Amino acid sequence: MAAEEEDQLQQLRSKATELFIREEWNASIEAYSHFITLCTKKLSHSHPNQKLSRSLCIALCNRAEARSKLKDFHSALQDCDHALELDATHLKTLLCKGKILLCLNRYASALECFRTATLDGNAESVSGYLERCKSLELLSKTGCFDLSDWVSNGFRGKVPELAEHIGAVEIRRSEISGRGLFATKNIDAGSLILVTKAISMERSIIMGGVQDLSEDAQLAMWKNFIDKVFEFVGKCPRTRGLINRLSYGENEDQLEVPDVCLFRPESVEKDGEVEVGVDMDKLLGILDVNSLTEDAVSANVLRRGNDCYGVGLWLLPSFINHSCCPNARRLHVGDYLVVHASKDLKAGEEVTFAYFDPLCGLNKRKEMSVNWGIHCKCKRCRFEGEVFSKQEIREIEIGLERGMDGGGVVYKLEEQLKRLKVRGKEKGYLRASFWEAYSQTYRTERAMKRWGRRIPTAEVVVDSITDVVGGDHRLLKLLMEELKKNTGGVVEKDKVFKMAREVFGKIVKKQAMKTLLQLCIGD
Ligand SMILES: C[S@@+](CC[C@H](N)C(=O)[O-])C[C@H]1O[C@@H](n2cnc3c(N)ncnc32)[C@H](O)[C@@H]1O
Repeated sequence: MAAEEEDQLQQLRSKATELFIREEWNASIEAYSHFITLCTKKLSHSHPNQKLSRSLCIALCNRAEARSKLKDFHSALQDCDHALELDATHLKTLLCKGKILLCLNRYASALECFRTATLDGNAESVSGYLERCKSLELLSKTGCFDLSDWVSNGFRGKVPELAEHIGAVEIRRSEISGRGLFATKNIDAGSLILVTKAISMERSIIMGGVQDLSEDAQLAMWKNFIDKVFEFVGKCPRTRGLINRLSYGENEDQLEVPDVCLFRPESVEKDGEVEVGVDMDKLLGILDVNSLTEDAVSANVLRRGNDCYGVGLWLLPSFINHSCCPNARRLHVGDYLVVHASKDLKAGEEVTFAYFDPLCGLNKRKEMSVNWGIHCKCKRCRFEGEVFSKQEIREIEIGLERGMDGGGVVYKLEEQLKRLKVRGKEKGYLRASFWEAYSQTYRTERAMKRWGRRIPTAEVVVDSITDVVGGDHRLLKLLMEELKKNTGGVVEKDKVFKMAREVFGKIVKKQAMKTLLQLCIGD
């Protein structure tokens, strides 16, 4: 190599390394790219040159690291693979690749990478990663998450590391709308259905509730979120391909039904698959239809103090349709969304959660469903559509709106239920719709003195509402209050724990569940 060329390469390499050390990622990527191009050209025109080949390997490895800092994992992995073609045992590249694969929740591939890294006698420096991969892979397969320690410590410390997990579900055509997620086996209440990390999230700190977040702040948050998703999608063809399969709110019934396996982090699109682009308009439609917020009543944020409000996009949960009688709930743990059954599900049954509060009346639910652009035709909505057209029920609803005392509303409603011979689940639908009145009554001593003997007990009402909407934290709270009042008499502790499983899922052991109940439900 001419001395002049060597000088140029040397200078480029030093510049790139300096920028890399200063953590100026974009500039270092640019400098390394220049170096890599020159180096590659040189190597293709000269005899094998070990020194140059080694420099190229290091440059590719450093560019991979810089790219991964900018979350450009796809290109970073390509750099790692290129570097490993030059030196299959290059430790720094193996570690870099392994860490990227871990970030992408590709535990088995990461494990393979770290194992290769141990072959050159680096077992000690890699052992921590090996253990982490093994335990995450096991968690991902079994779904046996246990957040007991974190919960028992009052959510102090880092949010525990979760892993991607897809339970016994598949995507199928749904009678509700378009595609939906369906159980392939019986799933017990409380069992996990999905655990998955947001492809992007944006959070704001709020002092009170979400209502304290100004419209401007919400808009800014939404804009940042869209920018983040757009940037990420631009960098990652796999995510682009998966996002492209989500509904954008039109022609849902004609959209393809993807195989659930595509959403496993280890799955890579088949070779030769046409590269898809996502245009801004379609992406906005997709985000509008599928993004979830952390504040929904149907969701619980497992963290002490709800001082954070976030919006995010989770891919596979985007196939879950809404129902006013949901059978699943979602919890937010860090950037992970944990979906569990809130009722027992039969194989073949569609998994649904509530996009908005199911413990309110038909008209309120209709109002809220407009924001989601849906016109819900579930059994409950159809039944209530008929019942709410009856004069007697409308009068009770109007009474409640005008501030009639809760006990009076409950008494009148129960009388009408008897008169109209409403039974079973249908009774539960209406009680869920008038939940506010029931809850007010059971909680007020005066109301209970006046109406207590003439209305069903809180336990009976909680049972009948749970039967239709599944476990809910407000029902659980009322049940706990009844348990306290009756000092274990009527409401049994086991019943409270059963409902707690439906509300929070089986992610904590019994002792930690007590703490969780105190922190999230208790006063
Ligand atoms: C998050 S996606 C759910 C999956 C969607 N069905 C699909 O095929 O991709 C939300 C969209 O599903 C439809 N949807 C969900 N629940 C519904 C319901 N109860 N009634 C009518 N449409 C519903 C609406 O079009 C809504 O915009």
